[in-house]
Amino acid sequence: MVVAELSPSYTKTSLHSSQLSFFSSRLSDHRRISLPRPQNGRRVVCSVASNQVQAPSPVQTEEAKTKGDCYGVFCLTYDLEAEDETKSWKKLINIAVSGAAGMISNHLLFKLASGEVFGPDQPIALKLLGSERSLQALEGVAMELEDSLFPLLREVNIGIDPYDVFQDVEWALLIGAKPRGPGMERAGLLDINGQIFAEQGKALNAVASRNVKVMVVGNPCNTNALICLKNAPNIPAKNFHALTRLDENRAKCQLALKAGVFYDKVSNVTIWGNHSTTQVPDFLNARINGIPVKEVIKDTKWLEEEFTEKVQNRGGVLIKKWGRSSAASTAVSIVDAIRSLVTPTPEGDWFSSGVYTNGNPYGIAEDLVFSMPCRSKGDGDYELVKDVIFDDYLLRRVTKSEAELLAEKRCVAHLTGEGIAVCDLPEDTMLPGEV
Ligand SMILES: NC(=O)C1=CN([C@@H]2O[C@H](COP(=O)(O)OP(=O)(O)OC[C@H]3O[C@@H](n4cnc5c(N)ncnc54)[C@H](OP(=O)(O)O)[C@@H]3O)[C@@H](O)[C@H]2O)C=CC1
Ligand SMILES: O=C([O-])CC(=O)C(=O)O
Repeated sequence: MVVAELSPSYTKTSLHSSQLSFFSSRLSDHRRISLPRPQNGRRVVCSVASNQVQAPSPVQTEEAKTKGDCYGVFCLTYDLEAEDETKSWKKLINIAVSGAAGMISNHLLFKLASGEVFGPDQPIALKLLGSERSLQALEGVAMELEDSLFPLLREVNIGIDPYDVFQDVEWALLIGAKPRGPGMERAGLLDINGQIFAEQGKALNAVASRNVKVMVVGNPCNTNALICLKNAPNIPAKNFHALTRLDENRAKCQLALKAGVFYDKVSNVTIWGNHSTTQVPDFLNARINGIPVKEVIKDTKWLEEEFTEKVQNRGGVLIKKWGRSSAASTAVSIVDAIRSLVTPTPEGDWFSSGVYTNGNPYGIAEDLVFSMPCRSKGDGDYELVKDVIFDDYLLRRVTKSEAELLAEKRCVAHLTGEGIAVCDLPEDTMLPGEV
């Protein structure tokens, strides 16, 4: 792993008592803060009594000074007295984020570190994957993470080799991908990005936790996720997701607007298929205040045309306004997608995720990454929802997205180990941001 060269002020950075008071004010419901043992066998502990903090002396050991894979303040370790042990903190989890210097990550990383994703008792280590071109920017990201004083953020590592960065990770959030440039064929984009995800799949297979959960965001995310999982045969294919939660959130917002209700009243929204303009926002099974959408919004023409196209093209319209693609709302939807896997799905509801079709109950072609309705017990795993209905309209639309994904799959056969690629992509194949 490439280690950032730190200025003396970084290597000397220590946690001062004022910072520890800040920790205590952010964690006022914890009288005792004890952070679990990082991999090097040492840990940080701060004792908190009646809002007063007795800071243990920071110990910058030889081991810490030479730790090759940590950043700045995160290289510091503290000696822990045996009696300081507490069971109030969960075991540290390792989270890798690729494209970590990009726009989406710039929102996401701070949400992860704040505790809003994995919970206020879950310390995390962030492993940031970049490239030669982004190494300086990655240092900037790490500096901002340092300056944010997040009590739950125990380690930050930056690197450009996925075989280093993905070591033992329990979550891999794969965001980095080349954006489609002017004049670039979609087949070219599939190939360039597919190679990134093939390499990252191999690296996950070699060094990640055997039960790592992988969330692919970089586009074209469904086919990138398929490539990734095909290159990681020792990791369950079920653990791979392509992000379609942003599309679900967009659909909920449009239905709420039309029905004149706040969006918390909209549930059971499925996005079927590809994260592209063929995606199908399902209004047949969706509900508003628990009532089928079609009984609340009686304008079927609006649902089939305006609503569907609005959701399919939302990313592109936003790019025209902003001059860049959705970053903040994508980060929010990544948080939603992870939380849906680590917290139990509310009774009767479900969420959308692009997952591997292996024995799916809907008759969708097997061996694709296809967005479908899922439920979770909150253990990181999911089950597909069986009680959904199809009508001719929904079936036709789902079949179109399935055809597009089958064509994308043929186009990347050289990257999935399935022979020679044949690219016969449908002409209207587009990412949401390409309208
Ligand atoms: N699924 C979804 O719902 C959504 C997906 N997206 C997709 O997410 C991805 C990231 O978006 P965003 O963070 O806004 O993008 P940015 O352009 O801000 O960052 C993307 C990062 O990708 C990395 N990258 C990897 N390979 C290449 C390459 N060959 N050329 C250029 N950059 C590369 C770069 O980092 P480095 O140099 O460190 O590798 C860069 O920082 C895009 O693919 C986008 O289309 C966006 C919105 C929604
Ligand atoms: O095409 C893009 O990069 C943006 C995108 O996926 C979206 O906004 O849904």
